[in-house]
Amino acid sequence: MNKALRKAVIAGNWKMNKNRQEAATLIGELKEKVAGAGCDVVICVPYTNLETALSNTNGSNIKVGAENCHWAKSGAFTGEVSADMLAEMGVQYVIIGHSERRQYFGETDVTVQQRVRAALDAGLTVILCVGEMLEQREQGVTSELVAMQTKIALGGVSEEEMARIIIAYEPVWAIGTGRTATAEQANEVCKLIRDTIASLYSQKVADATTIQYGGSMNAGNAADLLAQPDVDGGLIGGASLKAPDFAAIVEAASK
Ligand SMILES: O=C(CO)COP(=O)(O)O
Repeated sequence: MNKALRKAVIAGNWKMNKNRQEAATLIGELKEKVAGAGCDVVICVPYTNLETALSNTNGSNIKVGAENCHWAKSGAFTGEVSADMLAEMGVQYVIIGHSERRQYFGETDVTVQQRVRAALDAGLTVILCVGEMLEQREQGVTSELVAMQTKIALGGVSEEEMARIIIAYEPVWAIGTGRTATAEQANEVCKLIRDTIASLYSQKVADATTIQYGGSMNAGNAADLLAQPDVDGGLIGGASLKAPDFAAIVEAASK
């Protein structure tokens, strides 16, 4: 309905992939292919590739993000990286609350909320991930769960700050499995997230918020998913590691 109010955002999540040479090669290929994109293009890369990504995308329309950040500004947190450190480098985006962080690294809704706060304070744009596990979908609790994840993560986020929040609906059962949610399933939950934002803020804020789908999105299914009224973009894992595949999704979002 109000899709025209929002800019589509296609973001790649490289996860723990690509050494520096591979990163430079991929970005080189991608830059040419997405130069005329009619949507925002972001690549979220491992910390070790941030410098390469920032220098190699300089002057292009590709923006750079990290895959996580800590909630503290600095301190005794071995192995962690703060939002301020990312912002100082020139990083503009950060993924927070990815299901792999929740599943394998003990991330909770509370720590997700704290990381969102730190990222916003540092001036970053957040790609906040929410989504249900297969058992939760089978138990019929998807709506309650996703609404709760969204509400807790946005606790303390002001209406003005919502302009720097992107939400990615990523059903855990669709991530890296080749099993994509149907366009209708994706839209249903993206709409639920939008309604949750409307209840927390206003319909105007909800209509202006970009909500992505993520989970086995590829060149073949992107157009169908992105045509849905409440799906404003994609968070892409596997298909973001190959320039032609990622570029094809960017093209689908540009129409
Ligand atoms: O987790 C994802 C993006 O954050 C999705 O990964 P895949 O596209 O590989 O399923």
